[in-house]
Amino acid sequence: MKKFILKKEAQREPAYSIDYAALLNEAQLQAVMHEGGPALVIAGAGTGKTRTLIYRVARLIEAGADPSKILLLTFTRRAAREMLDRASSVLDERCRKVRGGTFHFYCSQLLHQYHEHIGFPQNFTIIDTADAQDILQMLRAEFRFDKLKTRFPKKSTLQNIISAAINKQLSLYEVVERGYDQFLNHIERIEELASAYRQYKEQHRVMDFDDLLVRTVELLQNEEVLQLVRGRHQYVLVDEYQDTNAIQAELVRLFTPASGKVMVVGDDAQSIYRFRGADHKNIMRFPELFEGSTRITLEENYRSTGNILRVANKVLEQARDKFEKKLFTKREDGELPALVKTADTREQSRFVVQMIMNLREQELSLGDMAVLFRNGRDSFDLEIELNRRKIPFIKYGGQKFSEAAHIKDVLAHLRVIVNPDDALAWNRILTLIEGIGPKTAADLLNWLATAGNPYELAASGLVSEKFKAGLLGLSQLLIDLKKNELSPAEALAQIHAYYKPVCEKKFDDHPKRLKDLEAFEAIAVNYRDYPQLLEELALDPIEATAVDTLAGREDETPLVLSTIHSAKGLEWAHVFLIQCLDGVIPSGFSVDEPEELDEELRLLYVAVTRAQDMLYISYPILQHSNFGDVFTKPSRFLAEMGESLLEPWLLVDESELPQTQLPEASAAAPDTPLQLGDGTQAEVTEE
Ligand SMILES: Nc1ncnc2c1ncn2[C@@H]1O[C@H](COP(=O)(O)OP(=O)(O)OP(=O)(O)O)[C@@H](O)[C@H]1O
Repeated sequence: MKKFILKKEAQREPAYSIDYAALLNEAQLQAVMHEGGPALVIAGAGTGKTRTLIYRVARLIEAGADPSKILLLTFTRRAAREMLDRASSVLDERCRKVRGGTFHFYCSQLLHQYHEHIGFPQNFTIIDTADAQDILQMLRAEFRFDKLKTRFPKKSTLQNIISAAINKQLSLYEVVERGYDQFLNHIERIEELASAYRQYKEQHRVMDFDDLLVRTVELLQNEEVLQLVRGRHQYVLVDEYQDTNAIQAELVRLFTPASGKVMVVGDDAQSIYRFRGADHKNIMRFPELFEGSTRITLEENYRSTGNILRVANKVLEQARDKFEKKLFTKREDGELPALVKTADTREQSRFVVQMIMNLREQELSLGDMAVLFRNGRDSFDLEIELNRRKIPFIKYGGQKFSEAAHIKDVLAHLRVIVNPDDALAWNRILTLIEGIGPKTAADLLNWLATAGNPYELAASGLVSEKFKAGLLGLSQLLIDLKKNELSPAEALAQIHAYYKPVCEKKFDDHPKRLKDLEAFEAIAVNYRDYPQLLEELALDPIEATAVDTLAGREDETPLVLSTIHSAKGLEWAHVFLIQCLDGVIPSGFSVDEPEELDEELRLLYVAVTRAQDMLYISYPILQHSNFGDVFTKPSRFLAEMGESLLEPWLLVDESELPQTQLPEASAAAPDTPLQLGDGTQAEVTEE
């Protein structure tokens, strides 16, 4: 046999259509062009982390990478979608073929695909935190732990303990000892319950969020599957690496191809998910996990004015445990961020609303502004004021749409179609029927476990006159849903019609809830089939107040109200940070623990660094509560910020001013005092 030696082809420099060097700074360019093995990009806030990832995706594709072999892991699916949209607009449609999503989403896809290796059926369903708590509650009662003489942890505590053990890779004993030592006497019972919970999930073919990660690590212990999975990745990119935990770090290691082409990007100072088991030191352990990794640091901030950055740096300076970064900007100093002391929460809301209206008068759109706060409840008063003024807003971080009882009721009907073993969903829909209580539901569940066709409920022989019509109605609905090849939107319309009378009986505010269901049908048009709808809603829940917007009802881009956690990665020209109080940020629970205090500082840092042009920090000095009025204290983190960093604003009520001092027109000059008028327009005047 003759041998013919094929010569190695000379490596040609790809001809790029994008002028990367002109669009990126030196460090960003280094990251985008990086060709070698593992790379860690440490990025400060607003230094173009997202931009770097977008251009890296485009650059890899331009250089010939197969887009479907690029894995982009992000913190939310929205983030992945937005990045790939932007990559497509700077390059072309090929960028949409990139595999993008969260760890949970990607793991779920792998588990469905390779389900037989972990002993689950392909159609397993995902349960959310509330479902997990319900199962624990049920088991707690089954074991009669609710009847003990000494207090046993509640369902939410049990769920927290079990989840913390998994995410922090500790034993249940260690978690209880460190955070819940009042329950140490019950440790054996807690262990028993955790094990029953595991069995329950296997038996009923459901997985909780933690299972998705843990089971994938387990799955990838199979060498054959590991090679197949690695083989589908030419490049692995991970955003927000500071919010990963040890299991996710292990997943990144398992996903990385033999070439070692993995790049993780993150900012240790923006690590704000400790309560979920994220470990901000994970990012610093990257070089240990990936030998010979390159480190690139992004320090030039493009987002904020010099004065905003100064406040951000002052916040970070106070953190005990941090990695040094020198953030700088070439932007001008801009105005000094405002420190606005208000008489009470009411006045704070009036200030924010009037200032927003004032800015809008100056041609700024509502979409350029955001109001941020520590907890979802901190904005309730403001929401009332915004509604009163008919200012459209969208709120991130409140209750999720798919977590509301009526939406869960509706979805449970689809869950039993996708996974007939999902006992929790069965229990939910059965007990919606008048006349069926827990006892009958339990009997029906027993029958269901061995039923030939679980949707033929009449065959159970458990049909009493009391609920016969209801049960047969449900049976007919399920048979129709199963038989007809309906789209998710059509299926929801059918369930809606069936559920309407139930909803009217069950909830006083049924008109609002039924409207939600209509909006839900409009959103469901975007989903392919039932499993996809259920999976995506579980993994990427829609924000409750986003529903109207998603259903296409708003004309103007709404104002964003957001918890700081949900504002991660976003930016606005003007940012209001309200309720900046001690006990709120830092939260009252964290003041005794230095590690927790650091986390609160990082949270404040995230809030401050969302602002591009102007930041307003406000706090009420008086708070009304059920127990009477209480004097408050501003956040301790503000104590070190003098007037050279934050400019105090004085609010003066228009009604208290003599007529002669009323300004003729509103002035844009931001100076003291700000007058609160009747709300039609705020007026900022110079002294
Ligand atoms: N090289 C650059 N030239 C001009 N503008 C840039 C450059 N890099 C980033 N920017 C701009 O700076 C802003 C912040 O960038 P980006 O959102 O990518 O930062 P980030 O690091 O992801 O921020 P954070 O982590 O704080 O959310 C954006 O408006 C972006 O367009």
